[in-house]
Amino acid sequence: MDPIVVISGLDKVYAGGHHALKSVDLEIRRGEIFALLGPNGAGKTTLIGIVCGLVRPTSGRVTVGGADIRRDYRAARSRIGLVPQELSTDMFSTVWQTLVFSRGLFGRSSDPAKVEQVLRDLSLWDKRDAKIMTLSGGMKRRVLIAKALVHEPEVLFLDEPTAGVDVELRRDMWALVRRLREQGTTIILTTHYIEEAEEMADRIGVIDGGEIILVEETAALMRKMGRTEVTIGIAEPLPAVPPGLEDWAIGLSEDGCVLTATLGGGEQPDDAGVADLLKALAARGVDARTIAMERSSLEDIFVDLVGRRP
Ligand SMILES: Nc1ncnc2c1ncn2[C@@H]1O[C@H](COP(=O)(O)OP(=O)(O)OP(=O)(O)O)[C@@H](O)[C@H]1O
Repeated sequence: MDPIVVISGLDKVYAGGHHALKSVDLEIRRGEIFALLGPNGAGKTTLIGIVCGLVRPTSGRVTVGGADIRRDYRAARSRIGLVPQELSTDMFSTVWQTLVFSRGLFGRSSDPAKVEQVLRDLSLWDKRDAKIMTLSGGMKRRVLIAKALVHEPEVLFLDEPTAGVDVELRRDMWALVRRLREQGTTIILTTHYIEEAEEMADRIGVIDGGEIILVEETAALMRKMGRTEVTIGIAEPLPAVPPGLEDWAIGLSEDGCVLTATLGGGEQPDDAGVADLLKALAARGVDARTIAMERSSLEDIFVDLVGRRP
């Protein structure tokens, strides 16, 4: 699939000397949902800021839809919608005025029907004449998203979109993200809620200490790095783990009634591993009564990845 955002050799050293990004190379595919994960201070906001033309890189290059973000800023920026963490809009404007202004800012022709659609999509239609300052926090967040979408960007950046939002807004937001993706919008998000990334993202990138340490399809990442802990309750206590089961690294509880094994870390789905294990036990006359499986989450994988680094 052709990339819509191409980041190459990106470096950022802040005025105080902090090296926030180190030779970052990254391609975002057109139409995907890409989640950028990383611990605090990893460089996520810096990276998004550079791609959106808000932060000047020390060196390297970014193109959006082929347009260079520095040499051809207007063309590149008009393809991007950015939902920042905080609202910096004129508090005295109405919701409607804010959106109309935002659309014009990116050189789009006036289109009241489009503005109405965006407002309706975000359940803001009833609030169109309200001044921003009179809105609740959740409504202000909705305005931020509407503002980012009203010029019909090809790429939408969501920086911590669900931090501190209520359940309803979170649900609406993800429904909207799915709809946008279906319409062909590319979505790049950062989040501290790793389970959301696991559920939503087509691909995951992990950044740590200013370096991209991993980029992988979410499903492949879960398969390759995920583990399944299997706990098997057996009918008759065993004196020891039956021989010939070395491949599974099985543990036996002190009372001989519970076997435990860790599966995964390969290309084979864990379910197949569990079936093979049960067959191997049955062949050795071990009668399994109960089976419990616990899969590692993306969160476990993430903590493991970042924690292993010096
Ligand atoms: N304007 C600035 N001047 C100097 N240093 C900065 C500036 N902005 C960010 N930094 C530093 O650069 C590093 C990366 O910051 P950045 O905000 O990109 O991280 P982040 O991954 O977005 O973190 P968080 O998850 O906490 O938002 C941090 O160590 C931060 O202190």
